[in-house]
Amino acid sequence: MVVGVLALQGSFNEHIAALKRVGVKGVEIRKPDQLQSVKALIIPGGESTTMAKLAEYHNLFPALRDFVKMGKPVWGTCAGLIFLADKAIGEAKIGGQELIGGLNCTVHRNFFGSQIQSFVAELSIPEIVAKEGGPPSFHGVFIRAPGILEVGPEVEVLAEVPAPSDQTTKSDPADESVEMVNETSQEASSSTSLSSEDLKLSEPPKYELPVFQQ
Ligand SMILES: NC(=O)CC[C@H](N)C(=O)O
Repeated sequence: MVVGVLALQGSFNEHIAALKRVGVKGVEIRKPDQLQSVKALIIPGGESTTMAKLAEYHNLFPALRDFVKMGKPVWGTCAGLIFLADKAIGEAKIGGQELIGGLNCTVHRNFFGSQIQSFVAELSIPEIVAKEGGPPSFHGVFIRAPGILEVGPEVEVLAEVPAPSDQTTKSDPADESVEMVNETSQEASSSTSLSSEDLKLSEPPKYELPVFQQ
């Protein structure tokens, strides 16, 4: 099986390398017709406003929306998750940024704060361990990560983690948690307020410059 990886911006190389490690061929997707040759799609982490601008520039939104509507498997990591959400808040672009949609949830783009508040955390995802084995906890990396504030009834939540105690963007301050959905490769969460001390990344994230091939 060949899996497409949206390669406009962000960590697409890392996702292709991760696929290779499990014996799956990943191909870079930059043009609408390239989506026809793949059975599944990964939308990587990066910066969703930039990604949306590039997707618009390359006229990718209609083909991406069709792909999702056809029910083909789509994985969104971080900015990719934002892209797949039906609704995003905290958008950088006035009037909101364009989304693919299809995942019935509301995300806050930078729920956990700025880049310096990025962090790693161990996540327990029992359903995945039960199905696939592997270590009991998942090493999650949150880089200027979004939070999922609300999900629709058809969305299965795999892991839920406490939100930072000083988080003020949630609609119900009594609700101390934020749900994490569909972010199995790179994302996780933490519990208390975060400082630069919490930044325990062993190496800096690698971001690629966009490549334009017309
Ligand atoms: N690591 C990430 O993908 C960060 C996403 C970023 N918060 C955004 O708005 O796109």
